[in-house]
Amino acid sequence: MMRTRPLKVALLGCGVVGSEVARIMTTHADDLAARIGAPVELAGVAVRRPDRVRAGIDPALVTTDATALVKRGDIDVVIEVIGGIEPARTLITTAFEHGASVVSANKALLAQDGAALHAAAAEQGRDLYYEAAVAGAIPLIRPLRESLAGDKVNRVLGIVNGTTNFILDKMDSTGAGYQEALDEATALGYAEADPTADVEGFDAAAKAAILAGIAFHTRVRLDDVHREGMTEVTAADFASARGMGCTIKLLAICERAVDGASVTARVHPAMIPLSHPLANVRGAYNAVFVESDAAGQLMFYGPGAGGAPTASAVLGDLVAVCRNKLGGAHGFGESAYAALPVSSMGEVVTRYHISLDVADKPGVLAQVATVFAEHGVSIDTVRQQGKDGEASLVVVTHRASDAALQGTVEALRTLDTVRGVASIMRVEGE
Ligand SMILES: NC(=O)c1ccc[n+]([C@@H]2O[C@H](COP(=O)([O-])OP(=O)(O)OC[C@H]3O[C@@H](n4cnc5c(N)ncnc54)[C@H](O)[C@@H]3O)[C@@H](O)[C@H]2O)c1
Ligand SMILES: N[C@@H](CCO)C(=O)O
Ligand code: NA
Repeated sequence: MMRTRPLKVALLGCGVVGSEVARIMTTHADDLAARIGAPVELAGVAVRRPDRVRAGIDPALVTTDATALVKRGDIDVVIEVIGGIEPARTLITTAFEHGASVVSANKALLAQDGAALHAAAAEQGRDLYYEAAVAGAIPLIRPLRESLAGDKVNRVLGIVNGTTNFILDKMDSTGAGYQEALDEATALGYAEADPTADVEGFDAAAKAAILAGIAFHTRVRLDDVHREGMTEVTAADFASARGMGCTIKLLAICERAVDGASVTARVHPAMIPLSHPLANVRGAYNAVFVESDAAGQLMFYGPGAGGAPTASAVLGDLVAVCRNKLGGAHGFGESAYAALPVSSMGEVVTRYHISLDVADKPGVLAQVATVFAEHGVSIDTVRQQGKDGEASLVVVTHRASDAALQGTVEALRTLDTVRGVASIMRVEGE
């Protein structure tokens, strides 16, 4: 039976995501009420610029005082779509203290302070949901936390940043320049307020920390995630990748060690074969593979950024939190019982594509091969192209540890015949 007294929702932030949340709450009001069992009412909207006209939002609801809004005491659910660490963190904990559960899309905050926020929610008996924080519209947090709760996840690998996938896709498919593609991604509402978070891999690293924590039931901090952005990927790298039947994607990879005793989490650009499903993930779409003991391989695919897709995930959480509230239930909190150590990047094992500028004279190839052998890195293929006494040497290795590869590259740099290391790129998905 439908409860007539509405559940009250406070919206913090009315930008790309917040404005879409408000729109869908209005246009889908009847369906939301039927699915929840009570109407949901937008009771206040905290903004920074109150003079801006916001279609569909009653100006009487708009306030610049987010703190007063979350302290009102009659708010059932706070939706935080401001972003950043402060004031978002304090607003969320204040909301818990004043009776509200929270839905957030804020991966930066959850990766940094997720444990403390979960503890604050548990202490006050509130819910903290954040499906929108990872891979936009794609249901990923809930499948990991709930659907796969009976299985053992060993690996999570995928594209979790829409902006960088959009840029890399444009660079590869149209030859667009980096800046031009970034400007377009920003205009489309995909990029973070400071797009450095996207292109330098911070956003994907935050998502990797969240995913690894949930997948492996262990606490993974942002600092535990090895991070390399995509700003140094060049047209020449794409040409090399094409030569190998590959393309380049910014990947997030979270893995349980073979002995199960530790985990790793990393974000970096990587070559993947064109035949791999991730190679065909275009624009701001995301795709994530989850590998587990019993289920095997699962693939989650869909829009990873943008106002409406992200709002879809926020609204799903809103319905879940409201249902919990009406049913007197609570969602799951943090699950970190496994307490596995997070190993450093040096222990990660993968393949590498290394491009060297070398002198084109007898014995160079043998010299280079010896350095690889001395570091225990086995070579799969070598391709040499010479011009005017100089040559470019492309070496693809078999699987080796990152520590061994870094040692190899350091030693190569000391050779007189090696003029420079043009690029090092990991090769994944084979
Ligand atoms: N845009 C996306 O595709 C996307 C996808 C997933 C998650 N997210 C996350 O959602 C959140 C919001 O992203 P967005 O793209 O909507 O950003 P945005 O910059 O478009 O919107 C944020 C809004 O919050 C307002 N704001 C800032 N401080 C405020 C304060 N103290 N009180 C009230 N309002 C304040 C800003 O004026 C702005 O309008 C971020 O955490 C982001 O990481 C965004
Ligand atoms: N800036 C983020 C938004 C979605 O989390 C991205 O491009 O993926
Ligand atoms: Na999601």
